[in-house]
Amino acid sequence: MTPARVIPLLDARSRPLPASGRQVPHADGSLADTLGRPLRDLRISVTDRCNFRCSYCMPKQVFDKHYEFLPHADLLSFEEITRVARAFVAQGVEKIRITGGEPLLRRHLERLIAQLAELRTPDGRLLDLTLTTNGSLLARKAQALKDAGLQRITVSLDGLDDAIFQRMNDVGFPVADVLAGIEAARAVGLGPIKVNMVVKRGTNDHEVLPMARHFKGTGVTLRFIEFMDVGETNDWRMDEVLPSRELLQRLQAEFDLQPLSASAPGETAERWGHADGSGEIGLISSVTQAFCGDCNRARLSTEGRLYTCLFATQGWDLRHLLRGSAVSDAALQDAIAAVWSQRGDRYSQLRASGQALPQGERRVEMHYIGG
Ligand SMILES: Nc1nc2c(ncn2[C@@H]2O[C@H](COP(=O)(O)OP(=O)(O)OP(=O)(O)O)[C@@H](O)[C@H]2O)c(=O)[nH]1
Ligand SMILES: C[S@@+](CC[C@H](N)C(=O)[O-])C[C@H]1O[C@@H](n2cnc3c(N)ncnc32)[C@H](O)[C@@H]1O
Ligand code: SF4
Ligand code: SF4
Repeated sequence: MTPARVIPLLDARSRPLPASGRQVPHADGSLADTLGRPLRDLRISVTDRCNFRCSYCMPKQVFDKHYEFLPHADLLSFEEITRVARAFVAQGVEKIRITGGEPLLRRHLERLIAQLAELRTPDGRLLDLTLTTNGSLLARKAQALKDAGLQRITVSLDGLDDAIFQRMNDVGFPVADVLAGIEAARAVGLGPIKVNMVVKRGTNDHEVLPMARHFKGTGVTLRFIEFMDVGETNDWRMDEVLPSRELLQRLQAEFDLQPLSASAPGETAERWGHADGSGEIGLISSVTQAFCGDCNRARLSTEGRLYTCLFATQGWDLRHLLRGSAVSDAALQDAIAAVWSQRGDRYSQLRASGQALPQGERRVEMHYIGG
């Protein structure tokens, strides 16, 4: 029996693309949204499927029982993704992150990487082309990804203790195989490597110090992410969030850490360096220290919807535009500019300051919109 789709991922009322209005440029002359934020970062979800069931993202009790994954025909093809990406790059995007779901589950992904690696900014620069993965297939795919033109990689790992990690991924996946994937990425020269650890108080917070010890001096940057209230299915509770300030105190009890300046405008992580020069760690504090103020990120979902916030309820249907009557590249760029120039999203900031949030509509899920 086909399970009922209880998660209305595809909001039937996708937003109609706005007519292009007056565009107020960013200080450097590029496209800006209503809060003056430029468009620099495009995150592309290439599949809504995943071989993990992380409790904070695709909880098993929901996703194994009640969820149908998107049919292949609904997914953007690599050619369509590349075309959309080219239009974004023409509008100011300098960084592209491939994500999902688990992006390495998408067949022949290296072909897409190769196409995206060909793109250049209007003034001829290479893009920052990267990918986020759970690491499960990385050991066998690292070389092909590197050969295709991927520059660097971020691997998610929520602990070093197998029992705790398996409690987080909920499919019994072992730590050693993710570490082997990280090692393979390093061996083929995919770098710098970052490791993302979502911290849930009471579940894996005792892994914070072992993880920090493990990666210190390895050249890998470990980043701790506060458990976020993204989507509607992860049963988020504030008492399971370990605020970054508290986490930092735990780290500082053992390590001599000094604040570092941001490496790029709009960076998600606050950087801290080991005083002895043995690397850095990052704190991503989306819950307790919102960073909407300089958020320059757009997201393209698996089936071609454009989202301007991770906590959005609706997206703009670019696939419809792409597959409709022959749309020109200029029209695609105009559509992106029209959406971005009307953007005013600042969900985390509003939540943190107790202001009213959009009510009554489902927020999209992380595995679909792309983390
Ligand atoms: N609230 C919020 N969280 C975000 C946003 N972007 C990223 N995150 C969170 O930060 C985590 C890390 O982001 P990454 O995918 O590694 O991207 P990044 O920080 O841009 O990566 P680098 O370019 O390597 O610094 C994500 O998994 C999310 O949990 C955002 O726009 N809003
Ligand atoms: C949605 S995953 C997609 C890529 C890949 N499957 C992975 O896990 O790396 C991207 C990132 O989002 C993070 N993430 C997912 N749900 C989250 C949540 N509720 N709070 C904070 N981060 C979350 C994951 O830890 C991961 O680093
Ligand atoms: S965080 Fe990544 S690995 Fe975990 S369920 Fe979500 S998409 Fe899969
Ligand atoms: S909550 Fe929305 S606007 Fe704020 S940083 Fe995240 S994606 Fe950007």
